[in-house]
Amino acid sequence: MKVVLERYHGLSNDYVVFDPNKNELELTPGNVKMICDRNAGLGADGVLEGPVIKEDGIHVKVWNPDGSESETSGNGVRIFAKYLKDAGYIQKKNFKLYTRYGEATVTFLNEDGSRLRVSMGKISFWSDEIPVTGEKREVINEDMVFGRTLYPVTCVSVGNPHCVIPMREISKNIVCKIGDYSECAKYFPHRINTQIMKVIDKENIAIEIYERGAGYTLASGTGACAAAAVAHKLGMTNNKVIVHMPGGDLQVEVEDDGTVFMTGDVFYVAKITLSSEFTENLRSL
Ligand SMILES: N[C@H](CCC[C@H](N)C(=O)O)C(=O)O
Repeated sequence: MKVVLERYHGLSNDYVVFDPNKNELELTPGNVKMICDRNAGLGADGVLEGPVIKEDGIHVKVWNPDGSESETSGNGVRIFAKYLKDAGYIQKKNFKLYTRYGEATVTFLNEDGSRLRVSMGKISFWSDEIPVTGEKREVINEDMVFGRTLYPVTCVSVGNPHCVIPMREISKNIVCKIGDYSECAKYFPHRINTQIMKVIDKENIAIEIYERGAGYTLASGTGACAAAAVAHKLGMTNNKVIVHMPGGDLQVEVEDDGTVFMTGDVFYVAKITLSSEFTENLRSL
């Protein structure tokens, strides 16, 4: 059994594309973890499984490296859209792509599809839609304890759940220390993606990211959308900002109705054929 994967990254948030139309292997949480393992496998921040063509259109499944499934992924949607173009599934400039959360609208901004603008749908601050425990409310600037420290936390759904903590100074160490506690904290029935955010000015923010099911990553599309939405909601920025991340920048716009758009690049790295030994290993997981 031959397994071929396509490696891409979006601002160094790296994914492998598994096309079930070209591979017999059945993906499971166990073999996704092995594929994403940075020592014993290929290493990746996730696996994008698709295209699955349904009546309503093209679907993609987003796997985290811990074997869990995410409702959506911002860098993942941009990467997968470029794969669809590279593999000849899509020729149009605009099209809709479906994740478990719902519909993302994609527009290619250049010939090779490496620069894209994507509508990720509508964000929500409502606790029952994120979800966050407690009575139904918008989760804005609430005191939450992660570890033994109290933080002012705003939570938002971008289809997947996020918490955002504004800070004067941000770093990898700080977000990993918080993320170790916040990811599985009692407030979050579906766990949570964590972003700490420094507001630079009305049009620029910087974030550090600790992803649900992945840990520290160099960029996150939905994380950037979440942070931009929170900064605007708290009156700290305009509705259109550049989100600066260690892996690169995304432009994010939050419309009045809550629809969020992100614009940024993706990069095709390699086609990878797995060895027969590694493939046999995967089949048993
Ligand atoms: N780990 C995330 C999904 C990927 C998010 C990030 N890579 C992005 O680009 O949006 C979650 O479980 O919600």
